[in-house]
Amino acid sequence: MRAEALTLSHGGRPISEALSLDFARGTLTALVGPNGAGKTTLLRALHGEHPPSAGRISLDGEALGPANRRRWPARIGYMPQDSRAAAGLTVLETVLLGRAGTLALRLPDAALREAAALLAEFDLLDLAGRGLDTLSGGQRQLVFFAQALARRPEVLLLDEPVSALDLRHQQALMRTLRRLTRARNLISVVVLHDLNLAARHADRVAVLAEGALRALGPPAEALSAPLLSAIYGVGVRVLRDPEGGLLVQALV
Ligand SMILES: Nc1ncnc2c1ncn2[C@@H]1O[C@H](COP(=O)(O)OP(=O)(O)OP(=O)(O)O)[C@@H](O)[C@H]1O
Repeated sequence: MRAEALTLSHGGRPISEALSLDFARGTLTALVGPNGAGKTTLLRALHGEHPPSAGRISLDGEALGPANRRRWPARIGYMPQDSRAAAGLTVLETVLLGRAGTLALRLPDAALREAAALLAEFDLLDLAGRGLDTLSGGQRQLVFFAQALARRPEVLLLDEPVSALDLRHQQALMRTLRRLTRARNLISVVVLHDLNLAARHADRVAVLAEGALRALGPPAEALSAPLLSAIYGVGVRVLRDPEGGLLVQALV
């Protein structure tokens, strides 16, 4: 997936200009940067719901445009920041689901088995019969991650998918994401505020600030203390942990 010379705007005001970056298959890219940097806007543009005011987005050489905007999201598993709005269903599907109890929905056994395996992986099997609105924020976030995977997408665009998760589930989600990115050769882009999670799990980190790409590369290259201090406006120290990974600390 490729973004070339994108201008992204809100209400006619550009928030990103000349933004170019590539996302390769089998690669997990963490998109990091301060609040308001433009991460969500970029993800929504890649998903096809926020048309750029200039530039080009393409997947396997096919450019996103008016002709394919409606079918574009079919190849993508998208998880927005606000999981209350993340049902990923069309209006028609939502209405039809009102009859789910009486419709005798025909699902292939394999699809049910796959959904059950995803639920089991995230400790959700016991909750399968519960209403979504009765779940905790973190449980709901895991359900929507499972939903994004159940679509069997080629591209995963995840906007802060771990923001409501405890330590164990954060690691579980990121490990699963990394494993499936490799096993299914996915293009995975995940917005994270936790730079240590990005350092630990991502193949590459893209650092966005004020709409501009400030660094792109392996965590040890992209997450440099001077850059992070400059864009976040706090002192930052980057250390090597005993296993050779990175440890990013804000200085108080
Ligand atoms: N619907 C909108 N109308 C006008 N401005 C918007 C809109 N959505 C976002 N913006 C502005 O665009 C800029 C980028 O916002 P965006 O949500 O992409 O940032 P972000 O990096 O995802 O931030 P956060 O980490 O806080 O989620 C911000 O200045 C924001 O105020």
